[in-house]
Amino acid sequence: MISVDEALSHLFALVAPLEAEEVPLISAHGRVLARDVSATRNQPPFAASAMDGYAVNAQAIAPGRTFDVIGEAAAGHAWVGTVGPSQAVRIFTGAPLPDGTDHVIIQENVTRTGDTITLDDSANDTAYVRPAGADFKMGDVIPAPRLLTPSDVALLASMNIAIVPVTRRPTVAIIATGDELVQPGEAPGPDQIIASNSYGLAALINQLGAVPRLLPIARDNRASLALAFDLAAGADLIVTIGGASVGDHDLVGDVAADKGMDRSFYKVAMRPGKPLMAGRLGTATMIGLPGNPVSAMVCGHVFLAPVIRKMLGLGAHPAPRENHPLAKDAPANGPREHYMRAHLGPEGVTIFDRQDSALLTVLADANCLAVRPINDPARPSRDHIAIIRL
Ligand SMILES: Nc1nc2c(c(=O)[nH]1)N[C@H]1C(S)=C(S)[C@@H](COP(=O)(O)OP(=O)(O)OC[C@H]3O[C@@H](n4cnc5c(N)ncnc54)[C@H](O)[C@@H]3O)O[C@H]1N2
Ligand code: MOO
Repeated sequence: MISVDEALSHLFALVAPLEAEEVPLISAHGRVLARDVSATRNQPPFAASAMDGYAVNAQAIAPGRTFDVIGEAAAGHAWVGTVGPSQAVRIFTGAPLPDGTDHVIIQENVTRTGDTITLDDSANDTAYVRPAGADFKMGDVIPAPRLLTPSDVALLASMNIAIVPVTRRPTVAIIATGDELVQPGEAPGPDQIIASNSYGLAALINQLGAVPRLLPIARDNRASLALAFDLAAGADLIVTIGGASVGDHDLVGDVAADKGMDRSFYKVAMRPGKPLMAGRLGTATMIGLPGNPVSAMVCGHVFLAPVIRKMLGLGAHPAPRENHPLAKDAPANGPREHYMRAHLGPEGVTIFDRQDSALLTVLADANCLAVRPINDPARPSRDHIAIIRL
């Protein structure tokens, strides 16, 4: 059996970043910027007032001074002309500063009588002027790759970048396998259960910025599995669930081989997730996940997520880990790296007692996976432990 790190390197070798495509700005959130983009203008494009008040020349300011108000500048309506030393222009937030002015006295600090203002003793020292290009200048770059946040979308808009180059979202075909499975909402027979992890994985895939394609459940026979692989044609990634172990009905590896899968590895020294397989199938990468619901989801976080991030152009990195103190003693670990459902709170990491890989309730209560290295000894509370956030 290979280690988790080795399995990840094999998986990274199977995938490459996808090509770029262009999307309208409104669809750019959550996408990965594929190329550097640069601002097509300065922002603000002119020195702008940051307050409502009166634009004057700073040299002329003194307590009790009076100024003639000779015009008005509002956002979108510049006052054109030159302001003299004893003159002022009524100005509003966002308006261009008229020539001859470099300071805005806020309206709270003046007394206005007709078209004359008189400065109070407290006339502000702060200029309340946003210099041209204070936010960004023409040619300033947003470097790729970058997972675009709502703030990035606002910045791109401000830079007047209406069409954004992003990495194409990978399509991920999901094949649940098993005679015992029915879809959520259907009526299961007495020996059947509901397909669950296909839906959990679809949600995870969506969250990662890829496009899940949920295929019909494949039954535990070669013809049905072969048909499912055919239906997956065109996907960038094919993810099967179940049928990966050593039982008589575990046919995924065989049928994938019949379909020409070039296997890269099978079985990883981890818990849960041991019977993981992966390889190249035509133009797609195939990842065969174990069927136990928690095993499939854990492999989703540990393997599928980093693979999808690499395809999106975000680099080849394992799921990020953090170190936190244990809130409770942890038992010794065995010969496989153990990803244990746990809860990280203000008091530290509490590893749950029940770790059977069929228990989705325990997974749903977890907000992290505590990672126990191979043969890690028992750990007392307050020892630090690595976690992966869920
Ligand atoms: N003799 C051995 N038996 C098993 C071994 C082993 O090493 N030797 N490994 C065990 C481990 S570890 C795992 S994990 C499972 C994985 O087996 P499969 O990948 O072949 O999964 P299945 O047998 O098809 O299913 C296991 C379990 O999960 C349920 N299941 C499957 N798909 C779904 C789904 N989409 N949604 C919800 N539940 C699903 C299925 O009904 C089974 O209960 O093998 C152990 N056995
Ligand atoms: O590896 Mo299985 O995935 O332990 O439940």
